Amino acid sequence: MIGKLSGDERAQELASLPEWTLVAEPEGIKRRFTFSDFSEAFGFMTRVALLAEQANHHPEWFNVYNRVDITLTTHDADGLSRRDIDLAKAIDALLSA
Ligand SMILES: C[C@H](O)[C@H](O)[C@H]1CNC2=NC(N)=NC(=O)C2=N1
Repeated sequence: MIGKLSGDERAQELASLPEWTLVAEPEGIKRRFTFSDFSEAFGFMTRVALLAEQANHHPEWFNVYNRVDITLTTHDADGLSRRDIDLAKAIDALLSA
């Protein structure tokens, strides 16, 4: 059973994810990605989907045209867990891949 990060852990981990914003209700982290067109955005979403499946940890996301908003929260923990941090880092790594 995965647990929520403590306040200290959360602050420490978020320091390494400067592009992500802490959100509440549900507690999680959010980032907006903007691409050149829909095709680029959807290709990114496809790669994120494969990461999510590998991690068995899935994003809450919204896409319109070239914009993808991703929120990561852990439903089983009702808040932010290490799985969210790890997936956010893996997603950010796609941008430089
Ligand atoms: C049964 C399965 O392991 C769970 O439903 C997984 C799947 N993906 C998940 N994704 C997210 N974001 N939170 C979860 O708690 C979660 N749980």
